[in-house]
Amino acid sequence: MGLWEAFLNWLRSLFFKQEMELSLIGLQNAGKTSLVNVVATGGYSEDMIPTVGFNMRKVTKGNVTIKLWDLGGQPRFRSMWERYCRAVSAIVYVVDAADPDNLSISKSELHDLLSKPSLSGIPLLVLGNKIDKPDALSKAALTDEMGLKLITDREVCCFMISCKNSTNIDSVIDWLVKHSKSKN
Ligand SMILES: Nc1nc2c(ncn2[C@@H]2O[C@H](COP(=O)(O)OP(=O)(O)OP(=O)(O)O)[C@@H](O)[C@H]2O)c(=O)[nH]1
Ligand SMILES: [Mg+2]
Repeated sequence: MGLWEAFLNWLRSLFFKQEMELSLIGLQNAGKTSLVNVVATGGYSEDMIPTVGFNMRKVTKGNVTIKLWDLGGQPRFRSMWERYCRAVSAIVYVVDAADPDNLSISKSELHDLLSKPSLSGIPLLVLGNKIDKPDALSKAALTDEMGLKLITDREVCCFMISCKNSTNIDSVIDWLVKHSKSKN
């Protein structure tokens, strides 16, 4: 980036605040609340309480304010996922990449959600979490197991991350910021 372009970007950032709203979806224990914590403060804890219903959190990154809906992943909360995805700029779907027993249910919940007409076209970011664990899947295997190639009606992106070690969290934030919208 040239000096002049960098200067213009800086000037733009002073006047044009960006904002975005997104929903964090995925089965219980996938690491959604851990991701919110690591994005917001960099903090990580093994001792997490399962999310009951949902939590809303606002995080500011540069000139972008991100409103995050962190939803509970237990079966009794899944029927409300769609409602919290309707108005968002992106759906972030978190998968435990080191838990092969839950992959097929995670896949079917994802494809179920995306089949809702109210959510058509909303960009999807799939995050394979817990890659610090030795038995975690590769990105290619996760893409395959989750049937991500079958999703052709929207933008789909996938990153492998670890909330525990903060691996690839910067790529996640970059992707989110790129998908924010101008406020004015
Ligand atoms: N090894 C490892 N464990 C993780 C990672 N991210 C989260 N965990 C652990 O996974 C467990 C569940 O994390 P949560 O963030 O509560 O999961 P959740 O998706 O919010 O779960 P619900 O709120 O029930 O839907 C916790 O014990 C976390 O410490 C990671 O990157 N690596
Ligand atoms: Mg949670």
